[in-house]
Amino acid sequence: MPFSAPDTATRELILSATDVTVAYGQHKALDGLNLEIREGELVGIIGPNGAGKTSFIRALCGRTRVTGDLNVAGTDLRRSTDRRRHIALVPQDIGLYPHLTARENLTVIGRLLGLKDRAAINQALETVEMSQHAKTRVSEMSGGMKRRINVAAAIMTGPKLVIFDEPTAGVDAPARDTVHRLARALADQGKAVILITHELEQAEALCDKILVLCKGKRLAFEPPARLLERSFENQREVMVRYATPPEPEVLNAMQPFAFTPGEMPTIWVAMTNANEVSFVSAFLTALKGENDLVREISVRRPGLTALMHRVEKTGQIAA
Ligand SMILES: Nc1ncnc2c1ncn2[C@@H]1O[C@H](COP(=O)(O)OP(=O)(O)OP(=O)(O)O)[C@@H](O)[C@H]1O
Repeated sequence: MPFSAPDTATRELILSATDVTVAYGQHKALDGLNLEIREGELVGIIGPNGAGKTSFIRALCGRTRVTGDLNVAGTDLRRSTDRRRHIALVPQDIGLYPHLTARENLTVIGRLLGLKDRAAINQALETVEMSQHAKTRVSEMSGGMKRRINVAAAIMTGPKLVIFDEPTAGVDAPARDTVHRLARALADQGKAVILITHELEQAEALCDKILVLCKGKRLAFEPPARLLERSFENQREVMVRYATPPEPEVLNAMQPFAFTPGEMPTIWVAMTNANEVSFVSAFLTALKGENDLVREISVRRPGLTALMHRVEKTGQIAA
């Protein structure tokens, strides 16, 4: 049944984190995090390596010592003996028995979790749209189907908060899209959902809010459009692709335009506040006879990928 709450303020508060700190010795992996997530919200957590993303998930799952307050649906997580009722973690890897069917897998996992109710299995299969494949062996399933059953196994206890921990690492594109669609669908059904991902373009399109972490600190927590507006205002990203990596004289000509290396040696990226047409025209003029080397120039509004580069370089979201 689709979830429909009239506005954000009336939605139930699911996760409340107040001054949450995770320390390994003297080193604070997570440093005084404050956060609220409500039912129906899909929150993407992004940040450079070592930002504290995993430490936060470990804190939520009770796998590390934590100071501060962590509440899920009004339950103090530090005192709860039954986190699984409140929180589901969808792991990176498939944790299923390949020779068993979908239903057999969920039955075994349900028993391990102390679930006696078959209805929970049916409900989970229905939620991930796999009811018609209940009798299919996992070994005969596509990557996307296995991911769906993996999610079903995680949500059988009926948690209010579902965490996807980098579920798309090393996964092919269709399976990745399946996982992302499921994360969105669970939020649309009223769950609070956390997605830790390096798929920044997808996070931008899917998530209601983005939490940006860097060196254990919260840099931002807001809807992606607002975050990008605040970070880049009217800036544009200019991407140039050359036929071959630029020679020193081309690099010299590029210098006044502050290009930085892109994801391949042939790709270079610059940010500009100027009118983009003037920028591109001035750049091509500066290249003079080397113009022929340019295969492509594109101009776009900076997205979360550009934001992540900035955070990696400067530790900040605004220039
Ligand atoms: N068990 C540990 N003992 C000591 N330091 C740790 C431990 N686990 C993590 N750290 C440190 O805490 C910081 C945060 O690490 P964490 O794994 O939470 O970051 P992350 O954002 O998940 O990074 P990544 O994207 O690389 O997985 C890093 O500086 C890391 O080196």
